[in-house]
Amino acid sequence: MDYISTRGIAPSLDFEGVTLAGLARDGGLYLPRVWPRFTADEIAAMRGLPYPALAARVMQPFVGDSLTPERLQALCEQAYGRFAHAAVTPLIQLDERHWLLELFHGPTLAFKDVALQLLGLLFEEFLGRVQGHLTIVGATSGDTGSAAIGAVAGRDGVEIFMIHPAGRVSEVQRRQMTSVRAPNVHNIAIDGSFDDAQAMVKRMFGDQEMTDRFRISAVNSINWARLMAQVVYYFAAALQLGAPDRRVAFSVPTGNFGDVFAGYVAAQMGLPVERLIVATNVNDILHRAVAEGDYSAGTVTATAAPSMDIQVSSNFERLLFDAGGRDGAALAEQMRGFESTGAMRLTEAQRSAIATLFGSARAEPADMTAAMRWAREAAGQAIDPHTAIGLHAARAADIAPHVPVVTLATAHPAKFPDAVERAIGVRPPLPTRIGDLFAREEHYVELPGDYAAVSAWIAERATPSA
Ligand SMILES: Cc1ncc(COP(=O)(O)O)c(C=O)c1O
Ligand SMILES: N[C@@H](CCOP(=O)(O)O)C(=O)O
Repeated sequence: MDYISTRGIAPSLDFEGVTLAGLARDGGLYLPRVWPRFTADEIAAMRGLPYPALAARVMQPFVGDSLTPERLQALCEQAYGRFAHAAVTPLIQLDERHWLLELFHGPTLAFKDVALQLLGLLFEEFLGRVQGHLTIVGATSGDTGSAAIGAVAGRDGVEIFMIHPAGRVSEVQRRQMTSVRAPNVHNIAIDGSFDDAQAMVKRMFGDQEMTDRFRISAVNSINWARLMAQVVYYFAAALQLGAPDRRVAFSVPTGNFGDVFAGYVAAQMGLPVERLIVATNVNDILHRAVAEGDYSAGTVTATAAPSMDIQVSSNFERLLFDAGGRDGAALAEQMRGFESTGAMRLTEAQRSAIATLFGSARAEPADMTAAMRWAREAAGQAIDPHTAIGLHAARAADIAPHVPVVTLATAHPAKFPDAVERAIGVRPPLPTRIGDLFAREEHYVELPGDYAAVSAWIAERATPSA
């Protein structure tokens, strides 16, 4: 499979190349030159496959010659063997039409593990071939950080610098990142928001002083391999609910637009997706973009769903590129406008293409609390604040009654114990495998929200590529 950049200038790469590159050199994001497509019979033949085998089947067209089918399946078995539930991403029924897709049974209790457990193995596999040292630079609003650190801590040939906004992640999230003791793990707390952290990461890919010395890569969903692995659970859920003979809708708590874009990819591959509902909190740029064509970033507001406190959503660029007819030059111009003014109008072509599949909703804090209470009272489920935002949007959506609606449960409620307790009066306990989290020592540095300070700190500690 051949990958192209959304901004049309960077050279095309194969799967191994995009996995190691992370962001394209022209500042764009890689995506497949064409969407691979399964027939209905091919999708029907996936029914009943164990998760690792399904993952290998769904991802093989994207991986192409970079891995043999046997090797890909072996890596999937290794990655998903570390999950605490045999189904990997179990589907839970809430009432006659609403379902929860639990994506938090991985080692760090959030959906990021589904992709990052595999990405850690892919880095190891591909680095073995190119004989280099990889410097991963990432930004996190809470969950990517620990999942990425968990995937690469202690591995040879790779180191990770993870930047989070100081004071804007939950204490459990912070401790999960900062209590990992490994020489290749570095945590940086900056004075700023997730958007500031993400902007620094993207800037580093274009900073020649850094890229000349270090082989920089990404673990955020700007890295195509992250999204690819997230496509699989849309297939897993839809197959259980009757696909390809039945259409299924998904409601996705959304921040950086990676998770819901993976659902879009599943639809392009032939999965019968009725609707993708983009659920946001009050940081609602994506809701405004889908509903009104207005993509303009406001100030980030801190909420009880901190992982979605994002106003610049990296992967939206991939959708704009695809929905706008894949014109790299036009998209680059549109993104330059957004980067200089912080605002952008979607074109009519983009808006109408997006409207065929996407809906959206913004949840106020009271909506989130009400959804947490409903899940508790109607189905006995304690859900986390992010999932609650998705569930609120799912229940509010105007979707034909015969279509099942799956809300993606993106984090374990124990990652946000204060918010859960405030809403339902029950404090979810940490699973025993991380029960000693509050006894562990933390290690992180606090830096100003300033690119020069952060890049200099990283440059002093990173390992040159050759
Ligand atoms: C728990 C949780 N829910 C939802 C999201 C939003 O997902 P995405 O950034 O893929 O839109 C995140 C962060 O990515 C998260 O950590
Ligand atoms: N919510 C995320 C933000 C980064 O998103 P990513 O999917 O691009 O890694 C987080 O928890 O860090």
